[in-house]
Amino acid sequence: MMLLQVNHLQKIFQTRFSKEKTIALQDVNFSVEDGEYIAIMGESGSGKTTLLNTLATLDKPTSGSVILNGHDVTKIKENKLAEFRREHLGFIFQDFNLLDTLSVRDNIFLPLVLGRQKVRVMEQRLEKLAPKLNIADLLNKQPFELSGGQKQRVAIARALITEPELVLADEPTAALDFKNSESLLALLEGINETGQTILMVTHSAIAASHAKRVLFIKDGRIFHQLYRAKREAAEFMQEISMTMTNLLGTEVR
Ligand SMILES: Nc1ncnc2c1ncn2[C@@H]1O[C@H](COP(=O)(O)OP(=O)(O)OP(=O)(O)O)[C@@H](O)[C@H]1O
Repeated sequence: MMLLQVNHLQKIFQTRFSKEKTIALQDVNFSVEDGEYIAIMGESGSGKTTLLNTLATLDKPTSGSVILNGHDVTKIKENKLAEFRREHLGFIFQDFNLLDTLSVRDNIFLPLVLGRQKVRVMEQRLEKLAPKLNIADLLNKQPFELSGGQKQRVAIARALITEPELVLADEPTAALDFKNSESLLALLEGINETGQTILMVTHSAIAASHAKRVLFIKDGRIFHQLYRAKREAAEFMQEISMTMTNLLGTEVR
């Protein structure tokens, strides 16, 4: 089933007082099947964040459409956007975005509380998620008591607890060391294997190599894609790095 279709997406930034325009997205086209794990790669300034923000309905495109499950999310009214995001999308950010005044449990429950979900339902879902994410012992702690890796696993629980159609991740390993990055990437891969569709933006070839398909963006256009097929992440990473070097003319981290 087709979950997401991005058609002729264009985003032009223009400041109010200057005539200068920046074309952040020129003409972006791609689609995502239900159950895919997509990484979007590109160098700094290529339009990755702008694309992610548009898919997340945090920003409106200049033109084009983003069809999620048959509905154009770019047409959703301002006062319905928060509810739409809560019900259909999960977010994982590079800096975790946990609220320090709430316990880990309440951070995870937050999107469900806002959606007025029953306590029983919330607890049942958390009971299933917590052991998978290895956070069962952390639920009564405050975020500032956790390590970076633990914080990101809590953030993943918060993203998954609403059972979203699509999880959007923005450089989820950027603030983690190598070991924690590797285990987080393995975890995301496992979550995808259970059927969760994930779209991740990154400029790390290592992170991208854990996805099933990598889209390369340059100057606001998708210009190339690679499929992982049955390969190990390490082998796929070689091809991603080579693609970045050859086609973008940049060295990657
Ligand atoms: N709010 C804004 N106003 C004006 N220009 C912007 C705005 N946001 C982004 N841009 C410009 O749009 C282009 C794409 O930026 P974007 O942040 O999407 O790139 P990126 O690929 O995410 O880069 P990075 O990897 O450095 O985060 C850049 O030229 C940027 O300067």
